[in-house]
Parts: sequence; structure tokens; C-alpha cells
Amino acid sequence: MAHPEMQPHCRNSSSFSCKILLACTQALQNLLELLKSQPRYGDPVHVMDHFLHSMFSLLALMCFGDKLEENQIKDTMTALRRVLMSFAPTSLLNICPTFTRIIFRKQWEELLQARELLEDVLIPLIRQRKKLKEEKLSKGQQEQHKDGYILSYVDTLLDLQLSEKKGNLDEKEIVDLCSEFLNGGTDSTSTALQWIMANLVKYPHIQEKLFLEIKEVMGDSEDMIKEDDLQKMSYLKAVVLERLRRHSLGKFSFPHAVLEDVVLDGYVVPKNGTVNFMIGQMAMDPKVWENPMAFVPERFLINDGKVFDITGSGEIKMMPFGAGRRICPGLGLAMLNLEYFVANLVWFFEWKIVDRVDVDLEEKHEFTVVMKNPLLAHVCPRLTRI
Ligand code: HEM
Repeated sequence: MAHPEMQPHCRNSSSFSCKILLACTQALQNLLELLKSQPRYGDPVHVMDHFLHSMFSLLALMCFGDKLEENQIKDTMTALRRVLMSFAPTSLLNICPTFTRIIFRKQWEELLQARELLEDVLIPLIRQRKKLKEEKLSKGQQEQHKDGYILSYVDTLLDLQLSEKKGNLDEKEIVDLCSEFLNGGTDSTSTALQWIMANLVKYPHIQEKLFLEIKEVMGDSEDMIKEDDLQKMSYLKAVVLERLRRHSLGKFSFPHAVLEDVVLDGYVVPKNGTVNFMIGQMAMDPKVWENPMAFVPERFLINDGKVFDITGSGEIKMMPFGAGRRICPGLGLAMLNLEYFVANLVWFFEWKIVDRVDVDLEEKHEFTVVMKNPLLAHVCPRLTRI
């Protein structure tokens, strides 16, 4: 997990650079072009791989400040996935490491190998960035922001000094934080995007309502929707929020621990006791949400124009990003990305079911809660210019 002192760097991601939006635009543009140029126009598209690739390229650009080559993207994605997959069965190792490492020796070895591979892939990228940063520094402050230099997540980590540690982070610590940034952001956002588009395919009336809202803001323009335009689209926000409620990222947030004995609703949680928040159940509580199984974005429109609070700073009706000190540091970025991508995907394409086969919204538990049968859709261009 991210060190709390590192979190502001991840949380405040908009301060990396105003060029993040440019990066989002590039990632979106690539996705739109990819969807337009399917090998056989009109064929149904398995969209998840495209979503994963787009989100990963965007986060990699934010992480390392440069667009990665296609082979670097492939290698990094493979290495990260391998660590993630080998980590799952070995998470029991944390219970009593000396003992469980013997019992789960094979899995432990697999995890170490996966970790080595990850270092082989990420360390050269970190070193390359360090070299570039030093070169820019030696040229002076003014030169630093020339040539489209994007202040990256790695740059902030290279500068970071933790109070309990003398000096900067070492390379392995930076690898940990980069992999957390890339893993934390890629699956969560692309899965969310897939769930939203699946609901828009399944319920064409919601897609139509969203399209009409976009049309009202964009008029006859054929341009891509920009961040400023998003502020005028309340139904779009409602659609994104409804997905976060209806298809939670996971059943639980990460485990938390209490630092001292705490009495909660008459129960004592002892010092160091683990607390798990059932974020999935919370968002489906029929005492709080009317007809919780239904996908109804309108439930988020009743707030007299007020923005629904998902940070849990007032009452907590749902907490898809967690709450409090360890709330997801990528919240702002994730919401921006989701609104930006969904709006443009609906603005440029009409999304339709394939061969009258209904979309199956059954869930499957992987690293996040994913669609058991990934979305397959007809993606038909609405506008001539992309
Ligand atoms: C729809 C998208 C996302 C959802 C639903 C989501 C949800 C969550 C949740 C529930 C947690 C656990 C919070 C807790 O322990 O209470 C978390 C943690 C985290 N998320 Fe996200 N997240 C999303 C996107 C992102 C993005 C885009 C990034 C980074 C670019 C990110 C980075 C992280 C990190 C680093 C943590 C660990 C924080 C810590 O250890 O304190 N997430 N996220």
C-alpha cells in the first residue's frame, strides 16, 4: 500500500502537469481511431482489451512522462499482471510468513520471479527518467518545461524525502510505488468503463438520454468533448455514479486496522484489530437505496443540483473509493477519466447489442469485480469526423 506521505503526490495528480489532459486526449483519440478502424467495419467489438490498453498507456505516460513504445507497454502490462496473479494465492503468507513461506514454497518462488521480472522492466524506465531529469536540471530551471516536458509521477518520487528515512527512495521502493500506481489505476478504471458501456448497451433509453444531454451542450460541433463541457453534463455524472454504486470495484475495501481499542456500535474492536468495510453491500442496502438492483442514474439527480458526495465527509451512503485518510488517491483522476471517456464514446459512437443477444451483467471476482462475459458490442460511428 502507498505510504501516507507519498499519497499527496498521487492524490494531487492534477498537479503533475496541466498536460495530463493532453495525455487523456491522446489516449482517447487513439481509442476512437481504433474503434473506427476495426478490421471489418461493423463487426462486433470486444472492447475490454482496448479499454485496458488505453488506460494503461495513459497511466504509463503520467508515471514516466513519456509515451512508451508498444513493446514496452506489452512487457510492463505482462509483468504487472504476473505479480498481481502470483500475489493473490500468496497473500496468506502475511499471516505467519516464516511458516507459510515453507508451505507455499512454489507460490512464493513464483512471486519472487514475477517481482524480478517487474524490476527488470521498470528499473530501466526509472533510470531513463532520472537521467533526463538530471540533464534538464543541469540546463537550468527555464529549460525544464521546454520541449513538452511532462512532470511525471516518477519525477515526484525521485524528489520525495520521507521523514523517517534519511535520503530519497531507492529504486525498489520506486518500483513498488509505480506498480501500485499502474495496477491501482488500470484495472479499476477500465473495468468501470466496461461496466458503464455495458449498461448503456443494455439500456438504450439511458444511452439516448445521455446522448441528448451531450448534444445539448455540444450543439452542431463535431469536436471532441472537453473538460469544461463535462461540467455541464449532470446526467453523465449520474451515470458514472450509478455504475460505482451498482457494480462496486470489490466486495471490500483494503483491510484497515485500529491503532487503539475502539467501541463501534456497542462492539469493541481491539487495538490492531483488522476492520473490513463491505463497500459492495453498503451500496446495495435496500434501506438506503430504493430498488438497489436496478440501474437508475436518475437517483443521483435529485440533489437540487448539488454534487453527490462520494468522499464520505458528510453521511456515508456508499463509499466506492473508500473514505477517510486512506481514501483512494486516484479518485479525482478516475472520475475525470470516466466522465471524459464515456461522454466521448457516446458522442462519437452509438453502442448496440449484437445479434439481439442481451448483455449479460453477471459478475466474476478477479482482482476487481469484472463482467463474467466481457462486453461485445456493435460500435457504430455517429459523426463523420473523428
Ligand atoms: C473507478 C476507479 C477506481 C476505484 C473504484 C478505486 C477504488 C479504490 C478503493 C476502494 C481503494 C481502497 C481504499 C481504502 O482502503 O479504504 C483504493 C485504493 C487505492 N487506489 Fe483506487 N480506485 C480507482 C482508481 C484509481 C486510480 C486511477 C488510481 C491511480 C492512478 C488509484 C490508486 C489507488 C491507490 C494507490 C490505492 C491505495 C491507497 C492506500 O494504500 O492508501 N485508484 N482505490
